[in-house]
Amino acid sequence: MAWKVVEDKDGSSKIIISEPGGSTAEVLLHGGQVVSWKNDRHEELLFMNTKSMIKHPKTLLRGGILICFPQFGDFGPLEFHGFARNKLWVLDPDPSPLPPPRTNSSIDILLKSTDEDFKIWPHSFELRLRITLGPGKLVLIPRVRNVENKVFSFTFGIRNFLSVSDVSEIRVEGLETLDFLDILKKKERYTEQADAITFDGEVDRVYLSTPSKIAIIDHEKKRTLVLRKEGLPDSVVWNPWDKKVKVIPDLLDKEYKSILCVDSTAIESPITLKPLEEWKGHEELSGVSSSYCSGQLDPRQVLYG
Ligand SMILES: O=P(O)(O)OC[C@H]1O[C@@H](O)[C@H](O)[C@@H](O)[C@@H]1O
Repeated sequence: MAWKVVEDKDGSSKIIISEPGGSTAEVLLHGGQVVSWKNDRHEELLFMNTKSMIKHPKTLLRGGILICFPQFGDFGPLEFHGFARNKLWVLDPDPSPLPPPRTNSSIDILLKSTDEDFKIWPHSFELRLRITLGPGKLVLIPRVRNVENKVFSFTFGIRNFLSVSDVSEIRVEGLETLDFLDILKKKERYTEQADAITFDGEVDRVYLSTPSKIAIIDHEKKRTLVLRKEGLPDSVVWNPWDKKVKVIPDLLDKEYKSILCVDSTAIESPITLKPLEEWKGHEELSGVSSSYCSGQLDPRQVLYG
């Protein structure tokens, strides 16, 4: 198997996944959080805050990939982004069959509701996450099963902290002409007018009914990240910029430049599950090394080709 469990000095468990092409990923059972994804050239593709690594090894790792369940953001009465990101997950001893088949570089992790969770959100669930590392790509398949005898609904998000050279140089393509809720303006609804999303200030938006493919083009890194998704119709785009970053604990003032969150979410229409029903989402991130600067890569080819 191309993964191993490593015990950190503080007692937390980390799973290191590798694949024959040379890329690696690291997953913490605390929070079910992907904390690193490196390509075959050992370049980190996810942002992770340096402060938490150096100063407070046990506190919030702001970065990587987070699972927001049973609520995304403040779209509901629960704690911000839900409680799953603060819970201890386990390796799933008996993952139910799921196409595509597991590879040697797949892990399945599981979070089951506890009595403590029940006091906060009175529903019984099983939240599964398959993480598969492939050559140049990382695939996440979340599943939620209703294991009680009444219907429940939830919102969901895969928050991707992407590592970018400088957010003000990034173009996000695939969201143009779509409607979005602007979190910074009391969630008012607007229509995107720009032909690509670029950044010159704080952005916090929920783009609605987005396409299955979004490209994040980083000229300086000569890299395009392509996000493909299914079952997660909305896309959140977030960057705190220079003022908001100052009030976020664990982030250095300058770190906002290296962060771009483009998340796969289900927010506008919550997911509803009948007893014993299961919902499944799918996200694939792939890094395309590009010579876009010299015009050899047409971003439209990445998106539509
Ligand atoms: O700091 P957190 O809880 O990880 O969230 C980060 C940000 O996530 C965004 O989605 C929110 O709209 C912001 O308000 C928030 O600051």
